[in-house]
Amino acid sequence: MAVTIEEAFEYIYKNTTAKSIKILPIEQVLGYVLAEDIIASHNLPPYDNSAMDGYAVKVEDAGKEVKVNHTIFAGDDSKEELKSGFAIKIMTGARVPKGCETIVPIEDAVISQDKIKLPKKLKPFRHIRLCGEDIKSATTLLKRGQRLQAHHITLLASQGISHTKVYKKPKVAIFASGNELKMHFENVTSYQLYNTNTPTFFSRVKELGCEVDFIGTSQDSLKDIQEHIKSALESDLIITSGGVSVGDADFTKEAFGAFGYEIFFDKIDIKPGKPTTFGRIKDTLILNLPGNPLAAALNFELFGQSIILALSGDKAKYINTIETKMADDYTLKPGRRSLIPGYFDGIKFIPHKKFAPGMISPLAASNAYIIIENDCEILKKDAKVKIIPTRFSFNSKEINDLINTTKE
Ligand SMILES: Nc1nc2c(c(=O)[nH]1)N[C@H]1C(S)=C(S)[C@@H](COP(=O)(O)OP(=O)(O)OC[C@H]3O[C@@H](n4cnc5c(N)ncnc54)[C@H](O)[C@@H]3O)O[C@H]1N2
Ligand code: MOO
Repeated sequence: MAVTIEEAFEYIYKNTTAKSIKILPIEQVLGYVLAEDIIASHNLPPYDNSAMDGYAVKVEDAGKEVKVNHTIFAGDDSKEELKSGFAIKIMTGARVPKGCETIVPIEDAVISQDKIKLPKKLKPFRHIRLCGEDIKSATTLLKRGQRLQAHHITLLASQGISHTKVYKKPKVAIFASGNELKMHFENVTSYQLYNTNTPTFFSRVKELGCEVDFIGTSQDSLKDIQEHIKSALESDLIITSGGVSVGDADFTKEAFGAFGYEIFFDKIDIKPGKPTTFGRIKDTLILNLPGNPLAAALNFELFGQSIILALSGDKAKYINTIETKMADDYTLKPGRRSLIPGYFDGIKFIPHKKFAPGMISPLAASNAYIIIENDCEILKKDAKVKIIPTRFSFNSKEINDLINTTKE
């Protein structure tokens, strides 16, 4: 019995957990998922400082001419104290002197030799960046399960954190099966074609932050598929393509069976991708995708990516959608829930004109896809539609409804 998309996700989330942790220097943590909370130990700014090149003055001196008796630069440990009737020249980022009430930017003061004339109105705390106004010591800066991107590394560096705990990257092994397949570095004859699925998954899995073993191409025989499985079993996840249908040369599931394959589901109510199979052998998860390249790639986006997100320890492990509008009417035959690739131009979603499960060209021309409910016959021009991007991951901490219907 085929499972629904929702049931398939339930099996994935129930059986997939984050891997063990390691400690890395922050120059190497980009793309890893944090395995500890980060608490601020430093205020930022660490001291009250000037936001302008200007003059530190007293508010009561507004409209007066005052004497400039000192200059403070950023990085100075000045002990100077400001008194009324005086101004201290100060540079952006310099610690404000004791007694300073406000800063007057250079361009607002009338300068004459060692004196300046101050504006008629002065407000306290103008152009002063207060200690801790950006980050207060003891606040939680980042939580465990946060995938680290450049601006998170900014936070780590601001606290003088040199090393941090992260989850190990998921280890993913990939191979395809098919007697007709050759690798791109081999010669093909007239009855053969290049294996495009393995390089596709290799690249996509890398983009998703995994370590990948490129195991290659297996012949359609139990023996050869089992050889490939043996080479892949130390991984966290094995992704295969091909050999999952009902043909006389479809041995994939049988080959895995010899290693004690516990199958969670072996069919999904989805088009394309019905034969998609998920299970595990001991601690290694297995995703068998169909051979048809577009079917395999779209099902990888939905299910492969979800397994990888859950394996990686990312708190935002649920695929999320972006709401946009249909560029034109789109009609389809009711039946199974369908995956439709297309292009989101920033304003509208344009379904790819011609695509079929065995094609590859719609993939590179698309940057998103939609899932349409089985009874949906038309999505009208300008109808709201939830797209799932493929060029970047858009995830959330809560599970989302990914399916589009005609009903508003
Ligand atoms: N009688 C039935 N036949 C088929 C059914 C069915 O329900 N009943 N399902 C069809 C569907 S849907 C799919 S999808 C395919 C899945 O079949 P397999 O997973 O066994 O895939 P293969 O037969 O090995 O290959 C299908 C197709 O894709 C090409 N292919 C395979 N691997 C690659 C690769 N790595 N790179 C490029 N192209 C690849 C292969 O040459 C075939 O043309 O079964 C249908 N049949
Ligand atoms: O379901 Mo198949 O996966 O149409 O190509």
